[in-house]
Amino acid sequence: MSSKPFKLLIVEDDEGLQGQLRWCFDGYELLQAHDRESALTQLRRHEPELLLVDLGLPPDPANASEGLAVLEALLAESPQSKAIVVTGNGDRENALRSIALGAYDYYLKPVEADTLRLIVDRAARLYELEAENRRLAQASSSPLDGFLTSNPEMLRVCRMIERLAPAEATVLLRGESGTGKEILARALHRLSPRSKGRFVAINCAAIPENLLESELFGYEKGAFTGANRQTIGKIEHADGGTLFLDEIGDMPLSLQAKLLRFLQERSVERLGGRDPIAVDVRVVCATHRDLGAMLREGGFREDLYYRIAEVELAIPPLRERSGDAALLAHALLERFSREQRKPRRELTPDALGAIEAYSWPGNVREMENVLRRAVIMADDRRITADELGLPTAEESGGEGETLRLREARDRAEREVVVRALGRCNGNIAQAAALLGITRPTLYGLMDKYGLR
Ligand SMILES: Nc1ncnc2c1ncn2[C@@H]1O[C@H](COP(=O)(O)OP(=O)(O)OP(=O)(O)O)[C@@H](O)[C@H]1O
Repeated sequence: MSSKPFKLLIVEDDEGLQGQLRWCFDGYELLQAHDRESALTQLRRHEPELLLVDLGLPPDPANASEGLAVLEALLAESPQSKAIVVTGNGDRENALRSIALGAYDYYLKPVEADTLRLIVDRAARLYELEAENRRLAQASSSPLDGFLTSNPEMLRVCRMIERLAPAEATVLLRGESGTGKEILARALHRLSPRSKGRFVAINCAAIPENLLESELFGYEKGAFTGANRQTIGKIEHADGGTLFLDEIGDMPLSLQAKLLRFLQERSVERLGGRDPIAVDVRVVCATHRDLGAMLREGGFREDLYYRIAEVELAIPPLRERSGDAALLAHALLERFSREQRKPRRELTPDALGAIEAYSWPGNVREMENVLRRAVIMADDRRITADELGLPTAEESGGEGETLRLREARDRAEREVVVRALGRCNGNIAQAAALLGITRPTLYGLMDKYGLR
């Protein structure tokens, strides 16, 4: 166990039993509560890792309903805590209901110190492993705040973002919808000297051509019918900050010319206005389109392209980021369980297999939608592939054929190691156990495939 003793909150209204329980848990820091209110107060004040909840609580100790409600309230506030319920012999049904609510285990009275101690020790060990998982996942996969990845290609993109942020260079982010282009654009802003200024985003594909011009450049009163008052455009609004032009590939040619003029002259003229207004913004653009092909076909101006893409970063789709799907699924599930104030959900092995095998055409946004819905809908703690609405791994089809044996073996070995690390949130001990190898062997493989 870790050097600091774990805190164990005992929720028990029977004083005799409280006293008896205290003797069982030498080495733990004990906290006591006798009803819902005192239990929640202790939980908020001390954040105990472990909970021991008697299901027979006032106002109706003969009935488990209050105990179950207390358990649910405690786990909603602290889903990572491990809860063990204690209940009367013969009350198996309520014990099982408490497991469905997210309790780690149950114990049927009469209390036998050694057995109960063993259950609590095991819960503590599991808590410790999960906490380490969370810590590792954060440390290894958050080079940028809130952006999760352990994929080497994506980590390279993150490092580029960190390096490019302080520079003034225009950056073009290219990738499929939902791959995280906007969060990366926000990171470029947040890590730049302009972070105190505004981050102003505009989606060029979502606004009709005639409105897009006035949205970007603003207008003077009377510039056109309905222009009742002077209005500042997005570009001016971003003065001192960053302007994010999403779906730049969808910008009409007429506006491309006007945007180019702004980038060359660093000033805008509002519609119906006479004087140019100097504006100091950094421009970041994104698109899911192949701008190279658009240049050849005349759909995008070459001179504008070179202005907006001083640096171009390709964001790989989720299906090409080995290990990321499982890693993101774990993190998103935890986030949505917390947001929905539900006990922490878990994915069954077939759900994880399905998540890894699915091609995620809508990328991380699609995964967010799938998991958010599953957390809302699932009755049980464990979420299956079926409840995610995904085809199982077998239904998604196998891999392509490879004929060179050594190459195929190496690729498969690397792939399996990456996936095991992803599945275990980077925890070496767990990944080694999952792979059925020792930790030194796993370290050796990680060196061999450059995965350290
Ligand atoms: N690596 C990641 N870690 C955590 N959340 C992510 C990650 N990538 C994307 N997301 C989340 O997925 C959603 C979609 O991301 P984002 O809007 O940045 O994608 P996009 O590429 O700009 O999509 P679009 O082109 O459709 O606008 C957001 O809610 C974002 O927070």
